[in-house]
Amino acid sequence: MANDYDLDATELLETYDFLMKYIIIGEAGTGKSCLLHQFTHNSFKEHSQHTIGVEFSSRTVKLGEKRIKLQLWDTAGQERFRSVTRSYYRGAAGAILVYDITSRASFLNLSRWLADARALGSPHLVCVLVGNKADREEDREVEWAEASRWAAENDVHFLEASSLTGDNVEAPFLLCARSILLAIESGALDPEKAGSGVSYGDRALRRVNSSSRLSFGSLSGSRRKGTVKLRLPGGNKCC
Ligand SMILES: Nc1nc2c(ncn2[C@@H]2O[C@H](COP(=O)(O)OP(=O)(O)OP(=O)(O)O)[C@@H](O)[C@H]2O)c(=O)[nH]1
Repeated sequence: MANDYDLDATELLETYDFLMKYIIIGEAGTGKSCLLHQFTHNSFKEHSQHTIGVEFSSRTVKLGEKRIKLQLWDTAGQERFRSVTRSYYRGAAGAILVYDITSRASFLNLSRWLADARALGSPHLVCVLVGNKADREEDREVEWAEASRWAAENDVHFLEASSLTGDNVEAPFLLCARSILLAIESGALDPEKAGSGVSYGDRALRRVNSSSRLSFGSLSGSRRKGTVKLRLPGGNKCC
């Protein structure tokens, strides 16, 4: 499942500032594989089958001046794979927690998924809740406001997306990366610490070697008073 739609010369050389490990979790059938496929291939995955265990893919994104390689672990939602998939949670820096807005059951089980991710992932795990299948408004069983409340109570970011139309698909991945970068910048997360889920790429290391100090610079050109803003694709509902 290698990403090949936006490779450029620098990517072929694998130059990036940070490598971040993400897990994609949630109930079976919520659209995790389709979300990931839309993110890595820019197209809807037709006839998606249940994931067996885990599948790996990656994509390099740009946040301001930083190039970040995302290691993406798509996990099976089916209960019978739970012990296998949980072993991949270890040291994850980011978790994309997916439910289906047309399935109340997939929403009611979120606490369990989040608890597992927090227990096994990095101590600074950043979690983004995604209400997928937002294109199926007529079949909606979970209101945006209710999910937004749950996200606030559980200290996770939240947005709705559609893997089918591509709406808001990039946003959760970028939002997660931005939060992790902020944690690094503030000193709360040390990429050199084992289990952080983040490591320096060769691009960052080269900069360290040449200046003996890592500078994060501006992430988006709108950085004021210690806060960094990320411009996400238009129309994002997120908190
Ligand atoms: N309408 C609509 N259907 C979707 C969307 N995303 C996924 N689907 C459909 O939902 C079904 C399940 O999608 P998958 O991506 O395989 O689900 P999954 O969460 O990876 O499932 P497991 O691998 O079993 O955990 C498929 O029939 C998809 O076509 C979406 O955004 N909108």
